[in-house]
Amino acid sequence: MKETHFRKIKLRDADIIYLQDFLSGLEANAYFTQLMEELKWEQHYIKLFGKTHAQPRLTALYAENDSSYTYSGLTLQPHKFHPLLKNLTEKLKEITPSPFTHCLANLYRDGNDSMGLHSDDEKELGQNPVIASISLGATRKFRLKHKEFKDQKQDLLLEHGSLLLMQGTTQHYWKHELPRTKKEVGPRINLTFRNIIK
Ligand SMILES: O=C(O)CCC(=O)C(=O)O
Ligand SMILES: [Fe+2]
Repeated sequence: MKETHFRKIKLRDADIIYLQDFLSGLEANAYFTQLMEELKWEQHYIKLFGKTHAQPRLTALYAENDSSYTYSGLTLQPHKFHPLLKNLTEKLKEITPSPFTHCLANLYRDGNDSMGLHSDDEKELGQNPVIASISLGATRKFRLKHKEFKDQKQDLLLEHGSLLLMQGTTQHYWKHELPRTKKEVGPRINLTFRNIIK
């Protein structure tokens, strides 16, 4: 049997598991190359205080149905699941019984690309959502901050081929972000699988 390295992240009010080797190195390389080429990467813009800003990353939304997904004031219309994303939902079944209808793909082109502090707590995700986040490419720092207890923080390095599972009350009590970095880093793809309840 394949040996998997599960790490339970010990944080109050959270249920977070990190699997360093969800994908083997070779599998992860293949997914990275193909997804980079084949996903329909789009630049989106957000309005902040009346000013329009390009999001500091590219995104693509995929789903098994045609429900749109709204997050940080932006409604995205999904493309039909790419076969490789479908494969990954099958592989996730070995880890969690949670169904996943949608995959939000993010491409961080370099260290200037980032994602601001937020929780994945949109109404259509329901209570205590399970979010399965797969990382490919450059290792980047992922930071968690408790909403109430400001001294409660945790940095995690998300590695090529890894899976981060956030479940239980995590989104209720914690925010997370992917900060920019001045380090020279290559591109990174992150895939967050979510279950959208209609
Ligand atoms: O890139 C990451 O690891 C985080 C992505 C994320 O938080 C999201 O898509 O909601
Ligand atoms: Fe998130």
